[in-house]
Amino acid sequence: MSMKQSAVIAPSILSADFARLGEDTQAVLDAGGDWVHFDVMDNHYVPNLTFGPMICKALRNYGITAPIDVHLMVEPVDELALAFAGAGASGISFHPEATRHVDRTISLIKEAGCKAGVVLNPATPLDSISCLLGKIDMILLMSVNPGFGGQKFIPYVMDKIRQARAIIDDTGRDVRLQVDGGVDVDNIGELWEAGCDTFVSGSAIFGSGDYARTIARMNAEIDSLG
Ligand SMILES: O=C(CO)[C@H](O)[C@H](O)COP(=O)(O)O
Ligand SMILES: [Fe+2]
Repeated sequence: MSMKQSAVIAPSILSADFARLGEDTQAVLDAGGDWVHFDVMDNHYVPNLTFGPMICKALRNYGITAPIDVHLMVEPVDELALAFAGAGASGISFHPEATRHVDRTISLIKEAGCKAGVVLNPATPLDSISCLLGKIDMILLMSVNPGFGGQKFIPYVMDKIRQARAIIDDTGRDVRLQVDGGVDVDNIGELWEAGCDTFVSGSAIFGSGDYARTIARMNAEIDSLG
């Protein structure tokens, strides 16, 4: 039986207006976004630089109460993961190759009170995380190479999503399956059918001009498939 959970739309604030970050984050949540996807880039693990725990804390102080799901594209991981747990993160996902002891990193995140996820780049095989399926809360499959918003969805990831869904269902556990990169109104239905339940989308929402209409269209695509 499929363990797929209810659909979550997680707007990536990588594409928000950084000069008005609190206001723009609240706007996308008011427009129907479920979680805040918070892309942390360190100009080391990926060739780009974004924001750190202080900005996460600032969003909490501003009054953002929705789950903040932190996508760490940093190396090493542990110290920053703990800093984000202290800064109000709800979930923390990291790239396993960026930490020396993956199991320990997951334990640290969970002991700090956050959901823990692992992120696989497009070409990283699923069997690299087979030992972790009993322990993690989320698998995030990258459908672009990490580092930048606004890239095109890499088509071969669709098959990997189907395989990940089958593997998750075999465990009988509630493990969220997230997809990140190039998600838009036109492909979200196919992604839902392939087995994703959590949809990160940055440029398609923030670049659309009408956040509420775009998120409503995404949800309508999913609802039409049941
Ligand atoms: O992790 C990311 C990039 O590394 C972003 O979350 C992702 O690219 C979302 O942006 P878009 O929807 O514009 O592709
Ligand atoms: Fe991301």
